[in-house]
Amino acid sequence: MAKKKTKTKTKAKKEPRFKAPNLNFKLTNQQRLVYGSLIAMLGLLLFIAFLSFFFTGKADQSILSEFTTKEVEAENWLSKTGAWLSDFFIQRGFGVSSFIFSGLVSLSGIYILLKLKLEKLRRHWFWGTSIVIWFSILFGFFSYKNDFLGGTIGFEINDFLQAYIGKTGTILLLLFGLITYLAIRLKVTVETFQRLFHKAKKEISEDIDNIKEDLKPLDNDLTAEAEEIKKAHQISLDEEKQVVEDKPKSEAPAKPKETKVSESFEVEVAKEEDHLEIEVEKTEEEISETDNLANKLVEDYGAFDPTLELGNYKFPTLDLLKKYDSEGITINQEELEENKNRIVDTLNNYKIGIASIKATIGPTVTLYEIVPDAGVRISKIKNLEDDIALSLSALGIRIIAPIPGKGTIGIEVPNKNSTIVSMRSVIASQKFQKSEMQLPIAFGKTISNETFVVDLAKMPHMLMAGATGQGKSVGLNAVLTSLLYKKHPAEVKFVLVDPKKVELTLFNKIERHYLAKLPDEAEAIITDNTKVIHTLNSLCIEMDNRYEMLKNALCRNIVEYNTKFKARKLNPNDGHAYLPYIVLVVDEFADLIMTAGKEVETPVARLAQLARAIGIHLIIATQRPSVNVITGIIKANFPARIAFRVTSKIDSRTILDGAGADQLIGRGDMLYTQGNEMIRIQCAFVDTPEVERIVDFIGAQKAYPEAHLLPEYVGEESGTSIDIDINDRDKLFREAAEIIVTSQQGSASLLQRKLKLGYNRAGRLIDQLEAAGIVGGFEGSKARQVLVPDLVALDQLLENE
Ligand SMILES: Nc1ncnc2c1ncn2[C@@H]1O[C@H](COP(=O)(O)OP(=O)(O)OP(=O)(O)O)[C@@H](O)[C@H]1O
Repeated sequence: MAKKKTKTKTKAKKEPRFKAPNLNFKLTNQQRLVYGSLIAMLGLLLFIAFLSFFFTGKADQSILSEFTTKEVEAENWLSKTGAWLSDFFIQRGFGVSSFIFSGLVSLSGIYILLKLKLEKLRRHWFWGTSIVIWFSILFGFFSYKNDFLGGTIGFEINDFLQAYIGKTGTILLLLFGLITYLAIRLKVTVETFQRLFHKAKKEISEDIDNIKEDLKPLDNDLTAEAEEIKKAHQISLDEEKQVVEDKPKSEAPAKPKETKVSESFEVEVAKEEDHLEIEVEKTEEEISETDNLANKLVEDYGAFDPTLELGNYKFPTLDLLKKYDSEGITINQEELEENKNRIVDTLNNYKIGIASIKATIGPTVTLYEIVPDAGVRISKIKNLEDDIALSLSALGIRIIAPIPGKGTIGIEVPNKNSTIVSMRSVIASQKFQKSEMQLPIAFGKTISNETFVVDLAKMPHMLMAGATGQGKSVGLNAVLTSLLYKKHPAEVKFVLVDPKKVELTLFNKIERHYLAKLPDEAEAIITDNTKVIHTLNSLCIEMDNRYEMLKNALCRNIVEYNTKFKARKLNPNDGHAYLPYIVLVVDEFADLIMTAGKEVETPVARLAQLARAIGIHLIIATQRPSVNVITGIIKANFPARIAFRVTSKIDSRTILDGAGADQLIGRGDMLYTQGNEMIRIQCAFVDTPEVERIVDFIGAQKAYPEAHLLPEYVGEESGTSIDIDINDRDKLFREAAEIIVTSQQGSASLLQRKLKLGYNRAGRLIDQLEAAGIVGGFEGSKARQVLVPDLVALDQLLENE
C-alpha cells in the first residue's frame, strides 16, 4: 500500500513537468500564428503603456479610481487601460524594471510563433523575473519615498530588509544576488576575472609601449621646437640668450610641456614593465602554454562537440519498435508445481534428498535451484541430466552444478509457453537508457528477467556462433539496434561484412550516417571476399594511424584521447581528429576463412590483439564453430563469446570452452560468457520490418556528405614489387621458391607455415617470387599460379638470371 501511495504521488508531481513542453505540439499551425502574435502584441502593448507612463503618469493619477466611468479621459497613449496597467506594474509593482516583463511577454509570443523549445522560455522567465526583483530592490534602496523607480514592491522589500539586516546587509544581499546571476546565468568564474585582469594589464602595457613609441618623434619635435625658440631668443635678447644657453636644452621654454609628459610616462612605464614581465608574461608561458590556449578556446567556443555537424540529428524513437502481446511471464503455478514435483521425484528415485528448492522464472526458461541434502555428490546429480529431461519430457534441460558463487545446483527447464523479449522492452529499460557505457548493447533478458546490458568497448571483441536458424542474425541486429539507439552518427561507425548478401543490406540506407567504407568503393556493405581482405588491412592501417595519434597525444586509450580532443588540447592542424568507435561486424566468418584463409585470419587476429585501446571492436558470427574456423589465435583474442543453439557438444566446446550450447532451445535462447561464468539469456527479438523502420527513420535525416572513409590499402595485386632487385632478395628466397615449386601452391600462408615466418616476411617473399617469374599475379582469395613446373626448371631459371 505504502508503495502504491508513493508511486501515485510521484506521478502527480511529475505530470505538469512533462505536459508544459508539449503545449507547442498540440497547437495547429494556424492556432500557433494566432496565439503567438496575440501574446507578442500584448508585450508590445505593455511596452507602449509603460513608456507613456513617464510622460502621462502624473496626469493620469487622478483618473485611476474612475476606470469604469466612460466619460473620464486618460492621457496615456493606450488610454485608461494603459494608465491602469502602467500604474499597476510600475507604480504599485516593480518600478522601471517592469519593462523587462513586456519583453518577456513578447518573447513568449515569438517562442510560440516559431515553435521554439518552451524549456528555454521557462528559463528566460525565471531569470527575467529575478532581474526585475533585483533591480526593484536596488532602485528601492536609493529612493526615500515610494517612487516609480523601484515601485511599491521595491520600496517595501527595502523597508523590510533594512529593518532586519540594515543598509549594509541589504547591499551585501544585492551583491550576492548579482554574483549568483553572473555565476549561474553568465557562467562567470573567478578565473574569468583573473584572465580579464591579466588581459587588461597586458593591454595597458602594450598601450604604454605604443605611447612611448609615439612619444619619440614628439621628443624630437620638442627639442627642435626648443631649438627654434632658443634661436629666436638669441636674436632678440642677449641676456635671455645667455639664460637659454646656460641651461640644458631640455629646460628651454618648451621645458614645462616636455618634462611634464616625459616624466609622468617614464615613471609609469618603468613600473608597469617590470611588473608585467615578472608576474604576467613569464608565469603564464611557463605553466603550460597548450593548457592555457585550450582553456581559452574552450572558454571562447565551448568544448569541441563532435555531433555539431549533424546537430539536429534525432535518435530513433521507441515507437519504431514493435510491442508484442505475448510479453510478460506466462508460466502458471500448476506448471511450476508439476516441474518441481517431477524434479524432486526423479532425484528421490535415485536416493537424492533435497533440502530446499526455489524457482526463478525467466522469459523462456525457469531455473530451479536446489540444495541437496548433506553428503550428496554433485556429480551424481549432473549425471542425471538425461533422466530429469526424460521425466520432465522437455528439451533443453541444463544442469549447472554448482551455480558459481551460490552453492546451489541449478536446473534450467524451458517454459511450456515461452515469451518473446521485445527489443522495445530492453531498449526502454532503465538499465539501458541510463547506462553510461561507451558502447552499450542490450542483448535481452536473463533468467531472472533482468535486462542484460553489456559494454562492447569492455568486451572488447565478440564471437557469436549458432546453428542456422537459431537467432544469430536477430542477435546481430539487436547489437546494431542497441548502438543506433544510443550513439550519435559522429560517435560510432560500422564496417559491415555480409557474404550472404541479404542479412545486413538493410543498413545501406544509413551509409552516410553510420557506415565506414574504403575510398572509391561504391557499396559500403562488403559482400565480396577480396574486398573483405582489403577492408581488414585498411582497418589495420587505421589502427596503426590511431596508435600514432594516441602516442603523439600522450594518451593511453581512445577515451582519454577524445576527452583531450574535446577539451581542445589537441590541435587538428597536427593531424589530430575526433575518433569515432569503429565496430566491424562479420556475418558468416566461416565462409570467409574457407575462401580466403590466412589472408583474413591474420589481419583479424592483429586487430583483435591490438585494436581494443583505439576503439576498433570486432563482432564475428559464424554458423560453423569448428576449430579450423575459430582457430586458437582468434579464440584467444575474443574473450566474449555468445552461443546460440549448436548441434553438437563439440561445437559448444569450441565456442564456449564447455558444454551447454547444445542444450539450448533455439529461437534466441543463448549463452553469454566473458570469462568463466556462463549467463543464459533470451535474446531480444527485433524483426526485419522494425530494423527497416529504424534505418528509414535515420536515413531520412540530414547525413554526412559520404560514408566515413577508411585509409586506402594498396593490395598485393598493385604490382609495386615487380622490379625487386635480385640482390635485395630474402635469405630464404631459394628455400621458399623450392617449397612453392614442390607443392605447386603459391600462397604466403604456406611459406608462413613451412618456414615459420611472420605474415609480412612471407608476403615479401611472395612478391620476390612474383618478380622472379616463379609465381603469377595476385588472384584475390585464390592461391597464386605457380609458373615453374619442377625443381629442375627452377634451377635453370635461377641460373639464367
Ligand atoms: N530472440 C528471438 N526471439 C524469438 N524468436 C527468435 C529470436 N531469434 C530468432 N528467432 C526466430 O528464429 C528465426 C531465425 O532466426 P535468425 O534468422 O536470426 O537465424 P540465423 O541463426 O541467423 O540463421 P541463419 O544462420 O540461417 O541466417 C527468426 O525468424 C525468428 O522467428
